[in-house]
Amino acid sequence: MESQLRSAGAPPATPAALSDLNKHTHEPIDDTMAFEYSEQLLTPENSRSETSSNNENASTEEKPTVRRRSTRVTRASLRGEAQLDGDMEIDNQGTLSTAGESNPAVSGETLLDKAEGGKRSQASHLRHSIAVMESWSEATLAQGNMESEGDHPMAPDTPVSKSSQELQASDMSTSLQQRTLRKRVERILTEEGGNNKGKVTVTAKEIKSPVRRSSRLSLLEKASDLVGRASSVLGKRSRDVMGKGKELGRRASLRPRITTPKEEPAQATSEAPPAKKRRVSEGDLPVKIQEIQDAVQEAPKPVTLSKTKRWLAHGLYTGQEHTESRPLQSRNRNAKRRSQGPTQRKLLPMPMFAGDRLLKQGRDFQLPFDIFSPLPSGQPKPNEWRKTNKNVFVGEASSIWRANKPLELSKCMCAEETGCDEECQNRYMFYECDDSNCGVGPECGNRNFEELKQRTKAGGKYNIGVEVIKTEDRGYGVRSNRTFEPNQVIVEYTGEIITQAECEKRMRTIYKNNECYYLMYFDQNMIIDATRGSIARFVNHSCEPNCRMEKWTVAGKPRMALFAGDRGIMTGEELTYDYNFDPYSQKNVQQCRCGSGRCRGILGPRPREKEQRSKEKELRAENEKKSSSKNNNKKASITKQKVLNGSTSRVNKRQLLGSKSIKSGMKKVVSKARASTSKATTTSRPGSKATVTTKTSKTTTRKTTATPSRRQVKKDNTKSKKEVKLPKVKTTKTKARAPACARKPTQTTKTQSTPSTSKLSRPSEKTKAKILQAAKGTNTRRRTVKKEDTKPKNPAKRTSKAKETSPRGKAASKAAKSTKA
Ligand SMILES: C[S@@+](CC[C@H](N)C(=O)[O-])C[C@H]1O[C@@H](n2cnc3c(N)ncnc32)[C@H](O)[C@@H]1O
Repeated sequence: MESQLRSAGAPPATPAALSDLNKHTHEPIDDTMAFEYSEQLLTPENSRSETSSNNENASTEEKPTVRRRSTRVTRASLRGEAQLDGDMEIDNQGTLSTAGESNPAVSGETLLDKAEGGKRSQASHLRHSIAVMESWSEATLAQGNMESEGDHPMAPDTPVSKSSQELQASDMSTSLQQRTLRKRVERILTEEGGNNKGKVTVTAKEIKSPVRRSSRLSLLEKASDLVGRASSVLGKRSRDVMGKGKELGRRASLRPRITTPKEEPAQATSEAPPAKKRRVSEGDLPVKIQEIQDAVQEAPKPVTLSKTKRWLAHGLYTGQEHTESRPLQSRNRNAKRRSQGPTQRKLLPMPMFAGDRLLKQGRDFQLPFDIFSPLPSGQPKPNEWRKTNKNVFVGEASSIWRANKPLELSKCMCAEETGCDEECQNRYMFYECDDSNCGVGPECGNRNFEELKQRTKAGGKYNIGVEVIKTEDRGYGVRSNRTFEPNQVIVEYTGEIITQAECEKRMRTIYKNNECYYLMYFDQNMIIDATRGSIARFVNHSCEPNCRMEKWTVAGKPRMALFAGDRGIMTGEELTYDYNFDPYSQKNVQQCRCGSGRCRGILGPRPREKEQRSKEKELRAENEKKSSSKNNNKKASITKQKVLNGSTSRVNKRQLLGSKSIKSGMKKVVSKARASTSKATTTSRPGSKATVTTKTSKTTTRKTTATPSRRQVKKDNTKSKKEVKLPKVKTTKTKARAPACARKPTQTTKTQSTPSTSKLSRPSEKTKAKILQAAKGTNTRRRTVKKEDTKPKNPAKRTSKAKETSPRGKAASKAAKSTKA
């Protein structure tokens, strides 16, 4: 309607109206115009080509109405034009003749030829301008199309398919712009035609004026403006097509923006305005990625400078020099400083930089106490270790043990007030107290295995307290992961209890090729084989040990356990005890690698002890012969010998003593103790370490006595030593008993101060009373023996001279002589 009214009432074409062309072209193009450009002039072919494959249905549905409307508008506008001029051709579709599209120059001529004579001058101008304009626009657009083919920067940006994009790029750019220009020109002509209807003469004269040339130029300018306008109306894509030649340069200039982020703003402001953001299409991505990669490669790596702390320029600590070294405290250094000249605030150095210094330099520290510290996981584990935490009697061992089962238990005589302290008789005899033999109750201090049981029951690494380690040169070992008090029980030595015969059999067969043996004399000529046993089997030997192995009788059964030495055990210490290894053969001699200062060099007794041991062996052999001749009962003689040399159980000892008088029994056992004590004094060293040495020597003494008994058994078995490779039996059997010997001298110190009523001095009246009381009881002999035997409780306190001169030492030597006799 708007176009109809405008065409109907259009004024005739006048120069003034022509001059208004510029005004018209610069008018903002409203929606109606835009509609006209985009929809009105489209042919069915073009409209079809513009629709994408995606919205084809939608576009086909809308086409009829749009076409009808555009037809109506065009017809209305052309009707008014036809009324005026009758020179405009209208095709069947109502659109302008396509001749103009195919040949713009021809169409312009056609239009101008049909114009009236009054309008000829103006038409000629127009003809020229249109021809120039169209040829120029076509050339420009053709160039743009040529360039846009293949790499249209915005082509993949649209959601339209590729084919439709190409068509849009070509068709829209050409047809729309041409038609838009023509439409504008036609409209201007229409308007001018209307205005000039009554003023043809005037306008013709004016047109013939010299202004003609300038008007042509102005028309060219206007045409170029129109082209620019049209391109702005056509949209982004067309603008890109048209201005690609220019844009390429500008896009290239955008690249450095990524590479130099810091300098970019300055360059951007100086060279070109910031480019409008546009969507990144898929086609652009590879190019963009490549650009970014290039930029990253080209971009200089940022230099990371460590931030230096800036100290305050005001306040309490102002003026101090920042130094990472500790403040100079000594006088000399201060004097040196003073000599260097006046500095700032040297009088009272403030702890301004102390924290900084501490953070940078660090500080070593040590925990003030030893704490529970188990090894981290992933330690090497022994492969062939079958674990058992209880003694298992194998074969005849159980029947033998049952036959020799003690008929009576050691009755503890300790009072509740004192508890079972060091003077407890059961303790002396290595009998553990329990509710059946001790009435002290929880205050009893002689329940080591019970304590161990409770600890094991509670479980956990702390309660167990030991763990296997891999040593450098001694295979596996055992270390503590907590502290142990002096003489505290650590771990029980358990395994299979076997007879001698079984042991030798295993040595010939199963352990034939073994390098390590876990055999130890146990009790009643039986051996404990810890090949299948507890963790204690991994405890290594040391000539200067921190633990000792002891055999105790618990509820009538012998048990062995590792106890802490007199120094106690610290966290992380490797546990060791003295094997007192008796190799029996030079083949079995092993080099000791304990690393202690008093290392004997081999896993065996000291040379001097060895000599003593050999002498004792000879003596014992003589005694055996004598006793065997006197006593036809061989078994009885062997048992007696066992008791005398201390290698058998206390049960047998009691049995033997029971057959004789108490006094004679006491004499024999005590004489042995004295003899060992005298030996110990010869090897003891002054100082606290002497305790360990004395114990060791005593252990050795007992050990030597144990050897013949084993040999005796072998004789009984009629097997020679050469035939059977004897195990590297740890004579810890005797060693286990060594602490018993070691405790005896401790009492000696006490007895020395008290007057002795017999050959053996006694620690106190209390002990004396106990012994007398015990002599009346059922286990009189044992207790008496124990009392006699446990007197030298703390040999370390005694000097060798005192031992030699003491009445106890004399008695011991006499007893030894009598024993030998
Ligand atoms: C009862 S095992 C001890 C555990 C053994 N280290 C292991 O890996 O199974 C005894 C053997 O350990 C070795 N051994 C123990 N203490 C030693 C020491 N001080 N020097 C050298 N070897 C030692 C010897 O081979 C010995 O026969």
